[in-house]
Amino acid sequence: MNVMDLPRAGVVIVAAGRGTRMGTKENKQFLLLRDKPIIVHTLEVFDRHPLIGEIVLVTGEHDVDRCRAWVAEYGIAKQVKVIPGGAERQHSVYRGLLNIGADWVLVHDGVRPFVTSGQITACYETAVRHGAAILAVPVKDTVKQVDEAGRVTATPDRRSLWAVQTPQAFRRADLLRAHEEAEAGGFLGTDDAMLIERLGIPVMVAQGGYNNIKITTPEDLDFAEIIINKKDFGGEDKL
Ligand SMILES: Nc1ccn([C@@H]2O[C@H](COP(=O)(O)OP(=O)(O)OP(=O)(O)O)[C@@H](O)[C@H]2O)c(=O)n1
Ligand SMILES: C[C@](O)(CO)[C@H](O)COP(=O)(O)O
Repeated sequence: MNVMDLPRAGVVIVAAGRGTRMGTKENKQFLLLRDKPIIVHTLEVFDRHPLIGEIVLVTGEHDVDRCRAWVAEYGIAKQVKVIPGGAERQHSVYRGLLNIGADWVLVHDGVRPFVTSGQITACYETAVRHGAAILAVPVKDTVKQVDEAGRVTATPDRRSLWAVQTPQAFRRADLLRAHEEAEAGGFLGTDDAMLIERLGIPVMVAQGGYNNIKITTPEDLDFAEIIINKKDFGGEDKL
């Protein structure tokens, strides 16, 4: 399959979280990295990507205006629909989805600014081939299951463990149904693939990257400074 023949996809970028684990006064998605808000770095990667035709940015209701202003100020070329999100990530994604017209949709965390063009392509191409795809990387550490008393209860085989990232790519109709059924069943997932898995739809993994971090806690900002200074940052790799 020639990737340039793929249909143009929509992306929902979620940035309506409160960043409680980061603990900063300013929401983490708006902190500056090389003098630019993190969310703008993320938008730029999708703006440059030739297979992305629609961008919906979901943010806090009080942040909609400044996000719209940044889209103009930083010269994002594609049209970006900026809308308010919900109380949980899942609700924010759902609101975004309702604003996507394309048949295929990618969902991405606004606080993962280091995703590359190649990773976006790999995820999307895998989804079109197989129906649904996520980016992930094999875990490097040995992982233990631990009970509430702090006692180790199991050591899962590391070879089957992957740390999940975004983007995650789906048929828009599948993801809409997955969200509606999750809501009806009172199910809250930590990623969109979980909702798709509930429908029995197989989800394939495409290779993510260890630099595609989710900026979550203060030490992630130190990693982010290091990553941004690396030459290969910013989706400048090959499609
Ligand atoms: N109600 C929410 C919650 C989260 N997110 C977004 O989902 C992504 C991943 O969430 P996470 O890193 O957990 O962000 P927060 O919810 O902001 O962080 P915390 O859990 O520490 O409060 C972030 O881009 C965040 O802005 C969202 O759009 N709407
Ligand atoms: C989908 C996700 O990126 C998986 O790592 C996600 O946003 C998880 O959010 P969480 O709040 O860290 O569970």
